[in-house]
Amino acid sequence: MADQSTSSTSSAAERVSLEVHIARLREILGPALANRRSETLQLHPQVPQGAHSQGCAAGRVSAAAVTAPVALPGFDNSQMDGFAVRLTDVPEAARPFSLPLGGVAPAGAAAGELPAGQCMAVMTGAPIPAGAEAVIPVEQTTEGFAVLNALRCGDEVSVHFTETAAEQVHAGRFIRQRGSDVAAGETLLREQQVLTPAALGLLAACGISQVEVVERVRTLVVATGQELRQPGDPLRTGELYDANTPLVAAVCHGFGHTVHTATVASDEPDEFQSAFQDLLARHRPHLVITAGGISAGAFEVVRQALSAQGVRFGAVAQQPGGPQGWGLLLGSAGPAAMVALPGNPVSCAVSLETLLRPALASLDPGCPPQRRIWTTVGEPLSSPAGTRQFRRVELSTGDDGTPTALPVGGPSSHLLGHLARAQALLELREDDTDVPAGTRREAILL
Ligand SMILES: Nc1nc2c(c(=O)[nH]1)N[C@H]1C(S)=C(S)[C@@H](COP(=O)(O)OP(=O)(O)OC[C@H]3O[C@@H](n4cnc5c(N)ncnc54)[C@H](O)[C@@H]3O)O[C@H]1N2
Ligand code: MOO
Repeated sequence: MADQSTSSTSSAAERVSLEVHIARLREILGPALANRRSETLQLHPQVPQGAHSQGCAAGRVSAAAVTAPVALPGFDNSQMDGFAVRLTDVPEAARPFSLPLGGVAPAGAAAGELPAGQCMAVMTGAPIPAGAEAVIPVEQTTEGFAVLNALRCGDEVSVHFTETAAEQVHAGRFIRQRGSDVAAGETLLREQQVLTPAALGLLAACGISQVEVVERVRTLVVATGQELRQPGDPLRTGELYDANTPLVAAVCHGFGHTVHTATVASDEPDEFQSAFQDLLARHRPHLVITAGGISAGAFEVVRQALSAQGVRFGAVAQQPGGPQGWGLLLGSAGPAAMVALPGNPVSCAVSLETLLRPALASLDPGCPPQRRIWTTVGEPLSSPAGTRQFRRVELSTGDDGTPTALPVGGPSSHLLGHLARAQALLELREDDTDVPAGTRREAILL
């Protein structure tokens, strides 16, 4: 058990900036995230209606580069519904002209050769007949595709082109060339690239049905404190329902993680340690997030149990979310990053946004980064010197288009109702002691 008399977290001298703490988190997350395997997923698994697919590749991160097995487009094809022509059959001057209709280039099959001195109807996406050098859109003819009916009746028909057709035609006009999008052998996807909808579409267009992705980060969320109870349990004085487990789990789902949760409602370090080791063995997490039990009280179970395992505890110059713990747990399943968050629910939520998200997003392309906007502070605010304070705010659109940030309640870290109403966290800087209304400051969108 760690010596509690030496473990105060909040003296100004010990407090580090957010940036220093984010760097610490990166140091522990680096080896833990590198400890992930790769897995092969279908781009778009066919699942029975209503069933939830675990295996969808959307949003996942590639584990290996993928090169194009084919060119895109795979053949020269028409960009317009119109008529394929040879340039020698088109007058050089801008004047109307006619060409006998040699046929219709079929979709989904080779078009054959365009006879010299004729034109051939082509639809968008259909292969260009051999010998054709340009496509004239149907709008630049006088009868349009009505001529196709006559052709079907076996009549000999000509297509009458307007003078604009002659004026605008040139080699390659409205022909989408083979390989003009992607050349065969070109890199479609780099390693460590997010599978966006467009990336999935591109792989599918190249005939690829599955992709190798990095395993999701497996995160274990553990709420601590003997006062915690679960919904349905009756509450005795001093007890409360566990808000942190669902809150932290939801944020981690948003990070793209697979999440396991547990509540260890004990302030007895040995009991906590034993339950904690069982959870590690059962879930083999890459990341462990605990909530509570880390500040300066007499019963700080996480601090007491994990200090001996190399987890460090300190304070970040932010509010809420000052006390923080971090370390690398070295188990038989490989290194796991340990992040010990303060127990107050708002402190927990703020720490996830201001510290853990930036650290994760810098290492894992699958983790969405912080979203920041500029706002105008809507009313005068004060904040402690030397501390970066995050205030819960609602946003309304200001006259100049910049959102106005209006505080929802005060800065205290137990005000979860206010956090749930807020749309953003307004960032007050370390030297922002008195902030007049109208000041422009950044806010993190929730
Ligand atoms: N003497 C000092 N006291 C405190 C300091 C300090 O520096 N010196 N820091 C304060 C700050 S800031 C914070 S934040 C908290 C952090 O405390 P802990 O991480 O040890 O968290 P707990 O004491 O376990 O809990 C704090 C608070 O949150 C409630 N809680 C905890 N878990 C949950 C949960 N899962 N769901 C809902 N509510 C939860 C808990 O009941 C407490 O009310 O320490 C300050 N004190
Ligand atoms: O840092 Mo604590 O999170 O202010 O309440």
